[in-house]
Amino acid sequence: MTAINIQQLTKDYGKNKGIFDISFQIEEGEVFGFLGPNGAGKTTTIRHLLGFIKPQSGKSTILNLDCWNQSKEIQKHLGYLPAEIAFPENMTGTELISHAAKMRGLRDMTKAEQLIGMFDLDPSAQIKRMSKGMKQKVGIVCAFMHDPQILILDEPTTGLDPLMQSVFVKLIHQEKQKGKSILMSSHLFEEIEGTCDSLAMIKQGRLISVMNSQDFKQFDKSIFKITFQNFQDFQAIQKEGFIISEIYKDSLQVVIEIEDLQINELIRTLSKKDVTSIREMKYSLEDYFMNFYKGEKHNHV
Ligand SMILES: Nc1ncnc2c1ncn2[C@@H]1O[C@H](COP(=O)(O)OP(=O)(O)OP(=O)(O)O)[C@@H](O)[C@H]1O
Repeated sequence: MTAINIQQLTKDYGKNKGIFDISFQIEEGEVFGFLGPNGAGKTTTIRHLLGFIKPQSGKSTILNLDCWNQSKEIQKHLGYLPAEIAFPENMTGTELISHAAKMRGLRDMTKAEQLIGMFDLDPSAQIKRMSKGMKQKVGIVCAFMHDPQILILDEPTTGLDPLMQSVFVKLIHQEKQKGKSILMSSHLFEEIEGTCDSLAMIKQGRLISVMNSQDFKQFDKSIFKITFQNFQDFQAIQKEGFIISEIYKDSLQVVIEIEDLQINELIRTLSKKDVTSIREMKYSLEDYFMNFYKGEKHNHV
């Protein structure tokens, strides 16, 4: 079953701001990354899913329930972590977690306690005295503690240190194994590459790319920076039919992009030349993303 379905969703704030004709689906058990630069429309899309915004046109559903008309019913199955958490400051973390549990009618706090341990959180502090990362951890506990079927996480690792980011990635893998459907907006490409089955990229309110795990395989691509000992070999490599993305004449260096299957061909060719050094740079989703936003080539979709 489709867990989240967004169909031609549009909210025009004027001056080309808002979201326009957004469509994508997230299946049950799928982890879906939502990537885009600041102001691209990620939060606006997510706020529609939460039932906070009425669509101008198009619609979105979660578990076949309409996000605008049936948001109360959806809430029972949903965990939400907002990008900017506005907590009541005069509470401790423990009070807030208990309050959130009570609002949901949740009595079993086993999962909340597990999450507190996993993220090494001391929730007894006053929220107003908590660091950004601590508040984020409280938000994570509140989003996951009732074991929801659907999770919507807006920039979930904001404020978390690298160790805690890796704990978070572990949590996402655990939830995925349990069959949860997760929508996660992020700027952290490694996180998306390492956790998501599919992703959508949004720019200026419009989807520019939707990829599934098959498309991810295109990133089984490597980039090598090769330095030659002499000008002849440096010139000759440029005529061998490889994709050369950069040339540095002064240092006799070229940057070659190859599919992983071409590696033997490259080694054979280089074995006949005088090479000073070979340095591998993995072609990552980040390269793809940055190139896309710079409007450069590498459009693999
Ligand atoms: N209520 C509103 N009225 C007018 N414009 C709005 C409103 N809400 C959002 N916008 C504009 O819509 C665009 C999309 O904003 P949105 O917050 O969805 O982006 P985002 O991708 O979540 O960005 P960020 O990564 O910075 O959080 C922005 O230009 C924003 O200024």
